[in-house]
Amino acid sequence: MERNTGRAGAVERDSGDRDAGNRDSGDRERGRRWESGAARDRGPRQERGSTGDRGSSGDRGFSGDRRSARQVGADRAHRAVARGGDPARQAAYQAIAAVNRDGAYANLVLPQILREFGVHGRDAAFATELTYGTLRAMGTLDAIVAAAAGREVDRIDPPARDALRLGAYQLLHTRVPAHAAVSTTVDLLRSADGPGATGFANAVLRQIGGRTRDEWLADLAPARDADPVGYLALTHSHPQWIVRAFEETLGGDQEETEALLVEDNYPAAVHLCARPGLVDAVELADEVGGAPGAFSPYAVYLDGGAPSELAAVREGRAHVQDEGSQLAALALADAEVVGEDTRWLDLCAGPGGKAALLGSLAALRGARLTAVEVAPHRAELVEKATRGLPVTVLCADGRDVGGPDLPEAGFDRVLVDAPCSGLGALRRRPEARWRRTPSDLPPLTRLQRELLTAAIRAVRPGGVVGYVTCSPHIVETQVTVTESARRSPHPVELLDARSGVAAGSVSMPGLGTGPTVQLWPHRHGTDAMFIALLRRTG
Ligand SMILES: C[S@@+](CC[C@H](N)C(=O)[O-])C[C@H]1O[C@@H](n2cnc3c(N)ncnc32)[C@H](O)[C@@H]1O
Repeated sequence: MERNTGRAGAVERDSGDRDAGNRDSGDRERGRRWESGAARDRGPRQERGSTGDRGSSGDRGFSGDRRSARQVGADRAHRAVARGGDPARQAAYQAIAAVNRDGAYANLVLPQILREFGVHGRDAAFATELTYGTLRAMGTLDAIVAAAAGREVDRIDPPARDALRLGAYQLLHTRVPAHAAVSTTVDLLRSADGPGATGFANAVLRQIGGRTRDEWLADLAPARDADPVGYLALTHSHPQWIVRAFEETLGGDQEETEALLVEDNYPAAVHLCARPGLVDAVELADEVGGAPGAFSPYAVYLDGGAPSELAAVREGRAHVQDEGSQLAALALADAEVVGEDTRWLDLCAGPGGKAALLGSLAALRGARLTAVEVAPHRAELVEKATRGLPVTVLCADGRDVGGPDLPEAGFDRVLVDAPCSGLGALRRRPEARWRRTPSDLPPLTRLQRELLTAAIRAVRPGGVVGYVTCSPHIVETQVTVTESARRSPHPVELLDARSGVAAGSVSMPGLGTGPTVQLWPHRHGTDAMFIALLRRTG
């Protein structure tokens, strides 16, 4: 890997490894399969779910030295389990606490906690369902907990608050019998926090369990006609600003917006990308017991399991990648370019999913990919992901076009898979909807425009730039493209991205009127990827 420290000020925290959830959780099936064994009294009902509390940081056991605080929490949980506690629920409770009180990411912290607790198999699936489900549904759950407790959730002590969320989730979203949901939650709280709040928790949970979720919502949600956004937000557990943003992109169609919100509350399926030239999607599907994808010629849908353990993934014949991400890379790779077509550039490459697919195609077509990533550890991931492919990894700021490594007008195809809010991948990151705020958007859109402008400078006249985000928010998509094109020092024209996206499939519905493409979880089963193709014309 070549390093070019270049400009400082990377926006690593906003990078959004959007396939991380795909890679790390794979929990749609786990969520479905946990009903039996140690979890015999449980069963999924449905996951529906609004506005939300982001939890507070710095609570007892999680403030100060994070590692030792986490260790304290884990030790306490170990003791509780040793006293006969329920390891799956203990693991879920610890994971929810780490997310809400310590700013952890569920997809990273939960596997670690499951390992620490020695939770496997169906119990791990149950713990995953409880953790992800509770975090996704937190907006709705908090409104119900607050109503039952007679006070806002931020006035409930954090240990009791997280336990109540977990208990309420079981009562309202699963087939866990009410008595089991209440007593295990009270036990959990007692073992984590002592007897102090157990009476309170017991009373609140009994009240919650006295009504169905629909009955609670009928009482708490605003009337749909009077306040559609408030209704959708509370009913489907999304912040109102996100509901508004989705609705705007969907042209004000509330039914579709609702379908999207519903889909966001289900775990995303795991998709593999069969690397071109190394394995065919049909062969790979046979090998891994999956099914070839509907739209990308390289996609394979997995039926649960742990993708990192598959031989094809370990051997580098396939990698985990949402089908929408594959389509975005393919749209760029298949756009018509006249003349030389050997110099490809990925300006925001980490962790390397699209670079791996583009690098595989480059190998077949006699091209070479330069993959730029500003964050050193993510540049290392790109190296790993593209080993053996004709790819040069540069640890540099993609805005610094003009030097010998990133010459002006030096590339035939350029991908800008821009850092974004990640609102298109809420299925994968259960806590993301509560962490993101509208104030994240201005710095992100500034960076997106700078990167897209740099890409237009890096591509030669006649070459093509692909601008991609995993967010359907209009300011990150249409507005960024329009503004960057308007201010570009070089003229550009928008190409119709629909043909590139749909090239490998018999027919792909719901691509709109072009020339840009917006994919959707509820329409296409993919993350909500946005794709624009721009040709430099002078
Ligand atoms: C959405 S992710 C890219 C995902 C990647 N294309 C893939 O398919 O795996 C955006 C990436 O851009 C990187 N990034 C952010 N600012 C950058 C900059 N100024 N120059 C280059 N990379 C940057 C982030 O660190 C992050 O890894």
